[in-house]
Amino acid sequence: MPSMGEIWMGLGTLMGGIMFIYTMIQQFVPQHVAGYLSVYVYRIMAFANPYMEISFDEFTGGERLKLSQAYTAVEAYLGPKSSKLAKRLKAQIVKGNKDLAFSMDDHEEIIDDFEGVKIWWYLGKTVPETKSFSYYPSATERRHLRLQFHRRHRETVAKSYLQHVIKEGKANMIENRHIRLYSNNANEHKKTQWSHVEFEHPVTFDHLAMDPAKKQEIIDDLVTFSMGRDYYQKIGKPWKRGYLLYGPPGTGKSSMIAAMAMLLNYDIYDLELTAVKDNSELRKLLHDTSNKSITVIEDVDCTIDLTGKRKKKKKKEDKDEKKDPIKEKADEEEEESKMESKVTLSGLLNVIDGLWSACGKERIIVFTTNYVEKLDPALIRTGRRMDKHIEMSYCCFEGFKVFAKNYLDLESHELFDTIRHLIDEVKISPADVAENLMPKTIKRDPQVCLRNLIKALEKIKEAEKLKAEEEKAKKMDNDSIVDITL
Ligand SMILES: Nc1ncnc2c1ncn2[C@@H]1O[C@H](COP(=O)(O)OP(=O)(O)OP(=O)(O)O)[C@@H](O)[C@H]1O
Ligand SMILES: [Mg+2]
Repeated sequence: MPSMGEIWMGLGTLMGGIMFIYTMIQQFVPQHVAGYLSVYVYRIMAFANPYMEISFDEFTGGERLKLSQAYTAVEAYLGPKSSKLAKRLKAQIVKGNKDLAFSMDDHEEIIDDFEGVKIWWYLGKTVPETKSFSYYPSATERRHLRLQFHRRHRETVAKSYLQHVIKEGKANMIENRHIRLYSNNANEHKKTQWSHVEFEHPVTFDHLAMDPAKKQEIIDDLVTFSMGRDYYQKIGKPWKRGYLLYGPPGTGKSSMIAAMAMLLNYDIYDLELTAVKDNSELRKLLHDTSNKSITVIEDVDCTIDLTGKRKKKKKKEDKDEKKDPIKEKADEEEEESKMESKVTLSGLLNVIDGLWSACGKERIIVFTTNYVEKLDPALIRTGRRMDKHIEMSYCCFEGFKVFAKNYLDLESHELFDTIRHLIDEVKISPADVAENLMPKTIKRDPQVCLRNLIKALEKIKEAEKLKAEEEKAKKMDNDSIVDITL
């Protein structure tokens, strides 16, 4: 079977010959005859080259380049074929696999066969000219995959073959999928865009220390959502779900998001709102997220001026009062730095509603906050934007048992009872339990770790007791003042 390159060479020679003869004839015939002849010459050339081609570019878009989904699917389809058929291969170590992964090298060609139709695939590369010299490969290299086929197979290729390629490619992608963590950063045009790293967080729901019934409820909710394609279609609702995770620091909100991504095999888009210039940039960013993803806005109460209007109003009211000019300037600067990102609450709500109702499937959005009471009710209204509110709380005994099993391989121990009594009495975050249970020596003596935790719990208990006494005393003082004034 000749390669497409060889076919092109043959066709090139043939067409070169036709053009040569045509140019020679042109010199001896009148101009109108030459014009008449040219029509036939081009018809013969089209007949002599019966091959058609379709290209898939690696990136689409202008300034804001996006990896083309079609290209990625085709690449995934060709992957296994390339390792069998290509003569020049690129080898890579893929995380999570012990074997090397092979793919077609640049400017290499392979031939595919579909229902008896021969299709030639070629991987091309273009490097835009730059004035500066660099030893490193250019970051602006653009690849394209081109398929060529005989025009009599146009229908088969356009209708059946390409569908088959995309379907198989997507299936291969799911099989070899690695979770990606995207974050939004400013590019050279000062516009924020997504960049990603491979997500290798080891946490799963098994590692999460929390009430087992609550944990199971969340897992069931997520799994039901991910399998709900037909259901969402039937009820005519966009296939999306919003979660609000709230609770004190160190109670596992971020860990829970990682566990969600690991459970569902979804990418994470960690949206830093303060880096987003305005609402229109926010809209673009959210439109650029992919299906099967979790978009996360951490500490939503701190990253967006939810009470902007009220603050401005207050400022006006304060104007009449005399203020220290230095302090006033400092306050203004602080206010301005906060306003650098012009993303507003209504902008955020519009984007969420707009994006989710208009496009995209299988998308989750998660907000986290330490202060749920600070959030505007419009943002967290259940049934609309935030379907499920999850409280992440202080560590309970069941949570401690998860740590004891994971950190110390312990399912029971004589000190468990002491810990049960203490942990039910005091407020300790799972992060602090984890820190205290962590072995501090290579010997990893469980007894020592449990005792460390008991010490920490007793210390907290003592501090809480002191605080309660102080508050009681303060209250008694206040009451006695009231009595005197009465
Ligand atoms: N419920 C939990 N189960 C298991 N580990 C936890 C849990 N909560 C906290 N941890 C441990 O504490 C560390 C910090 O937790 P994490 O960042 O998830 O807390 P957070 O609630 O997001 O805190 P913050 O409000 O400060 O963002 C984690 O790396 C993990 O080791
Ligand atoms: Mg967090």
